[in-house]
Amino acid sequence: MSKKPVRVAVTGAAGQIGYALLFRIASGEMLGKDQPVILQLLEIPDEKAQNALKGVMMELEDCAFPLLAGMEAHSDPMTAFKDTDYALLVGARPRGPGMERADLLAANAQIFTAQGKALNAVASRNVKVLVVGNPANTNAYIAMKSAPDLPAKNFTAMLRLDHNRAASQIAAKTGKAVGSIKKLTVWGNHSPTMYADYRFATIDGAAVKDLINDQVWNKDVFLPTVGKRGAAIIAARGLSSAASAANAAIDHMRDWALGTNGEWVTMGIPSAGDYEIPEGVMYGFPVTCANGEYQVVKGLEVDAFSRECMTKTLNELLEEKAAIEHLLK
Ligand SMILES: NC(=O)C1=CN([C@@H]2O[C@H](COP(=O)(O)OP(=O)(O)OC[C@H]3O[C@@H](n4cnc5c(N)ncnc54)[C@H](O)[C@@H]3O)[C@@H](O)[C@H]2O)C=CC1
Ligand SMILES: O=C([O-])CC(=O)C(=O)O
Repeated sequence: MSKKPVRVAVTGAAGQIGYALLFRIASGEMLGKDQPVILQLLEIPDEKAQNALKGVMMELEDCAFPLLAGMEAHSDPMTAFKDTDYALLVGARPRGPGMERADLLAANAQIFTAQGKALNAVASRNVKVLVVGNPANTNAYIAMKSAPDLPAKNFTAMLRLDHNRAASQIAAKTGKAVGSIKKLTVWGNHSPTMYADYRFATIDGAAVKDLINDQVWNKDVFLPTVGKRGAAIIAARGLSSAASAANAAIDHMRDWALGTNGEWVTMGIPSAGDYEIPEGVMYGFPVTCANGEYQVVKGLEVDAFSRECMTKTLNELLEEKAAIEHLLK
């Protein structure tokens, strides 16, 4: 018997990432080739954006995806999130000319407060939320805090692009296949302060840190390359990463929903206090997923260099949190 369709809400659906994301969700790459989906698409109430969304929906129709059981266009999160099982919050306010970081945080705080409240009011009680729109960790924190009737653990931020970038850099450095890299993680904020950590990583059973054996490369090449990859792509493309971001969003949701078979992935999740990260901070951790739940990988050693890196990215998150806390009252 065929499965009952699930509802997937996507915000910023007419944007760059939306265009690289929706077709893959509708083709079953996110939730499985046997799982029908209903897409509930949200764009701003602006004629140009709504028209662009219509165009994307026409193209989705023209793909004749067998798993696409329905599709709706919305301009209000209260209708877009109705009964939704999955919510990918991609739409966010980009940084404009002369805008300071604090202005960006405040503009996005408004969006994610309203969207968190709407999820709280109308989404499925088991909704799985992934925030992609930047600053992703703090936006996810705001949405979570604005949805007190939903479990906090249902709110996550996207660190998977950083994870995938780190894996590719390690594959290039070692000459090994990217798919053979296990036990990699990225701690902290989706920003240049993130700490990509291959101390526990293995390739075909061998320790990556022994294969590389170069702490200078780690500190002076690997970490800055992964941390500044978003900016490097903007410099090269004139636009921020989109297909790779959509791909990471698919990876994140697929693994959360369908499981990782014991393998580690990185998710930004509200800290439960592990690794001395204060409770509630939306922080990248190594996790495994099974039965629709994630579990933090426990008991990893934190050496002095790692603690320094983990604290630096934590402090940035605490600063972002302090800058928006008054807006959550
Ligand atoms: N976490 C991550 O790893 C990554 C995050 N990003 C972030 O993802 C976000 C989206 O990127 P793009 O698709 O390239 O941007 P884009 O500008 O092409 O599209 C964003 C879309 O969101 C819509 N939007 C804005 N506010 C909205 C709201 N309140 N409700 C619904 N829709 C809204 C806009 O109308 C626009 O169509 C940006 O914040 C970007 O910085 C991008 C790459 C990686
Ligand atoms: O850097 C940006 O603006 C987009 C982004 O988050 C990334 O590519 O990691």
